[in-house]
Amino acid sequence: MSGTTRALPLAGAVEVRRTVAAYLRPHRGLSAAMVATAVLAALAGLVAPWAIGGLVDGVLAGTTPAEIVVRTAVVAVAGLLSAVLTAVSAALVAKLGQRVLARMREDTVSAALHLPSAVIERSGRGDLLSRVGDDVAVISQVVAALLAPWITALLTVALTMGGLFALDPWLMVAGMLALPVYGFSLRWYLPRAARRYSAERAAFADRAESLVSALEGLPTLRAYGAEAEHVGLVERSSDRARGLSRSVVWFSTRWGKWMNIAELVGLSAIVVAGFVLVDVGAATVGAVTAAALYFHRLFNPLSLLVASFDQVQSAFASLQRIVGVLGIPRERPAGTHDGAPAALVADGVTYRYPGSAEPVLHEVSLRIEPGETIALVGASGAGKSTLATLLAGLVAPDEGTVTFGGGPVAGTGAVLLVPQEAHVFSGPLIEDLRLARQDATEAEVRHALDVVGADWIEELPEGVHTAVGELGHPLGPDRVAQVALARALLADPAVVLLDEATAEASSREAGRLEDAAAAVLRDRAGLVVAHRLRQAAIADRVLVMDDGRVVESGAHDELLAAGGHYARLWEAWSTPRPEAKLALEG
Ligand SMILES: Nc1ncnc2c1ncn2[C@@H]1O[C@H](COP(=O)(O)OP(=O)(O)OP(=O)(O)O)[C@@H](O)[C@H]1O
Repeated sequence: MSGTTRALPLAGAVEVRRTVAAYLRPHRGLSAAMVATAVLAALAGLVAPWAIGGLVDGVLAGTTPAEIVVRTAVVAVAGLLSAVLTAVSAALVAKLGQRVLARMREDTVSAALHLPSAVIERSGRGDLLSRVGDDVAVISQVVAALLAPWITALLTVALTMGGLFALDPWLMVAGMLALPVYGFSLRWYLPRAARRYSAERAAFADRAESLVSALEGLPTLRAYGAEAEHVGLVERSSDRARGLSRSVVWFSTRWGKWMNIAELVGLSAIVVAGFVLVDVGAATVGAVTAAALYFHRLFNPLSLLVASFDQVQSAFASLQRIVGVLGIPRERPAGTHDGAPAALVADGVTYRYPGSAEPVLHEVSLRIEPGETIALVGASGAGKSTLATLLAGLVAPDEGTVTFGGGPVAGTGAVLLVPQEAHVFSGPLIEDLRLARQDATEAEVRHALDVVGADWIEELPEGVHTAVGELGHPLGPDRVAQVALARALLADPAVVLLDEATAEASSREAGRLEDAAAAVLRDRAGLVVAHRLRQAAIADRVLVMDDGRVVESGAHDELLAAGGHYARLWEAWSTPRPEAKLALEG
């Protein structure tokens, strides 16, 4: 299955920066306070080595005990101040990070829920699940554990280098001898790391995809006795993900070794250069002590930056994947189209289900004009439901086009499919209806239910607020169909496609549901996949499908007179069957 999928887009570094900046913009005050405290904390951290250097010089020059006490007090106060400011800045970073992350997480889930179905169809659900699940988790962990230490570490490194330069440029130059070692290790690491981390992420996505498809396709796998084969597939993708994770850990361990070497080189260079400078009288022992302490101060932040570089890079890769999802244009909810009357046109549409040998639709062309109602009829398996799915833009054709007003259907919100098997979600009935339009008032929801004849809501213990679905008040198939039709009314699309919305109905309820369908079709274009040919008789036009092709098209009377496929279907349908007779007599 993953062989036919195409990954969702990845955002570039510039797009990621722009998106993060946009998320930070509403928190300008908090961001400024966080940067100010972090800078002050790093500056306070510079005081202690400088004071200790002064102390060394003082002791060598035979200073007074009082001065030693004062300098020691300065070291203690600066240390305390630095600790307090670091804690405050970490708290501010955590607050800012969590706020931004919470917003981003909400937006990612919302973007995922509004992705055009054709995009999900192409990419497979595993990629999307891994982005809203794994990637958001990776970023949350990094924000919680590393964002504050990283900001402190970056500022500490920058300001300490400044302090080192102020003390003695030559000592800074000596310390910088460590840079080629850092540079070498980064040059070795970076190109390899990016590849490894993205391979690891992709393996996670693949594992999620194989697992989800195995669970979703369980009935099919059981039917064909192919469980073991699919378990093998899941095992192979898990093995690949595990193997890649292990090699990533081994790889970052090898890199860690170079950090210790770089520290050794830098500190040794400062000590040797300091010795020479003191010897020629160009520096004091105190200045060299302070420089060595400054350089030593870099160890922790540098090793933190290095040790967690992989996690931050991995979080950046996740951020690229999430911003990639945020950047996909959303599918506009049905009913939010611009409202200009336009035709829904299928032109030469051919479609084959993934893995099927033969197409189920062959060069189907049709046109639904504004306000026109078309009935689509044909034997079971003729391709009616498949055609409806393509007309709704939920699946892209292999050949040919489906357009609304000359443009693509997916993402316009102009065409709504009421599927054969409507679903009622667990929760208050009113919330289920508001899936169609979030801002629908209770009066509008009640009106929509009233129009589709759902008078049974009055019997529910809490009316439209009653919890329905699997965990609440159960609704039979006829009622579920009414809810689906009421949702369509609320969504108010330009074109509604009703896929046998009345097929579930018991005969007693059939008339009522047909009236409900007629109410949904009023004042808009529509296509009804009609099992009950009574609906075909009142449609403006009837299209007859046979074996994936449209074989007849015309008004009910014309097609009856023509004596072809439709006439035969009508004959079969309108001849009362024994069981229908019994039901009528009963
Ligand atoms: N997900 C799928 N994967 C593979 N083949 C499918 C899938 N769904 C439907 N088909 C096949 O495509 C063909 C057309 O099916 P479709 O459901 O579109 O027909 P239909 O005319 O709507 O039938 P019915 O009136 O029984 O609902 C059938 O042969 C069916 O077996």
